[in-house]
Amino acid sequence: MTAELSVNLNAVAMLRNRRDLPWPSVTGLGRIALAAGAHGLTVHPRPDERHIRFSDLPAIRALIDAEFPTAEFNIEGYPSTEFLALVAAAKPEQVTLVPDDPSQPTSDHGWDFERQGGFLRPIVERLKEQGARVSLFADADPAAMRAAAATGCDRVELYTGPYGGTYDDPGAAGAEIERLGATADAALELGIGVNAGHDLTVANLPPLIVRIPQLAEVSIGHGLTADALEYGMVETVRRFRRACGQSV
Ligand SMILES: CC(=O)[C@@H](O)[C@H](O)COP(=O)(O)O
Ligand SMILES: NCC(=O)COP(=O)(O)O
Repeated sequence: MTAELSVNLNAVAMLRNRRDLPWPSVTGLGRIALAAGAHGLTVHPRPDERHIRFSDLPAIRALIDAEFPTAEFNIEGYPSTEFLALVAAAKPEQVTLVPDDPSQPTSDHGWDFERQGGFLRPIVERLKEQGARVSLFADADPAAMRAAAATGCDRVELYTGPYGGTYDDPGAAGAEIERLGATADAALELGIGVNAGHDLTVANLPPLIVRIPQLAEVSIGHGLTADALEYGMVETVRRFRRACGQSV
């Protein structure tokens, strides 16, 4: 009962973009994450490059190829012409298609497979021909999994935002887990693998994995970056105090 962890670097990129300086380094933090045992790195480039820049993609590809050849690169996003060209160049091991509108602050829903399946099917086929595993962002809806399977996807990524939003309401969390679990059951029954992501944390992951023991991968950015700041703050303040000439 273990899921692979893919570290999403969008939040690191957003911090970097506050200045015209190269830190925090997206590839540098990616290297630390992979050296610590993460299975892969996830990025979600958006058309305005407000966090991940298009130029980050070849740099992450080169990092994985040179130093972590068994790691996986997962690129998420809406399959626009521009996105598909980025993916063709970066050759990720996994592509996760997300129905994002460029004006959305973050991803907040999965595909409508009944309505958008015809649009997705040839794109899924093309990406698979390029050698990528294809995952589709999906709401917790067991009845939608048959239409998801008809697209030819390898996996779905369950959108866990509503579950993450129940962090202060254990009763509501139970209902969300059950919906996610039933959707995973339906997907697995149809031969589709199951990933999950959005607002996952150290606290809410374990019960999810108990309900979905076959969960293949979770991609985590916001909560993981928040923890990295919190748990790295003590040593960092010490380093800066030393730089101030204090003996620590
Ligand atoms: C699909 C998904 O849930 C993530 O890719 C999420 O959109 C991360 O991107 P941001 O952290 O930039 O919102
Ligand atoms: N696919 C979800 C993802 O990559 C990270 O989402 P979040 O942890 O930043 O909410």
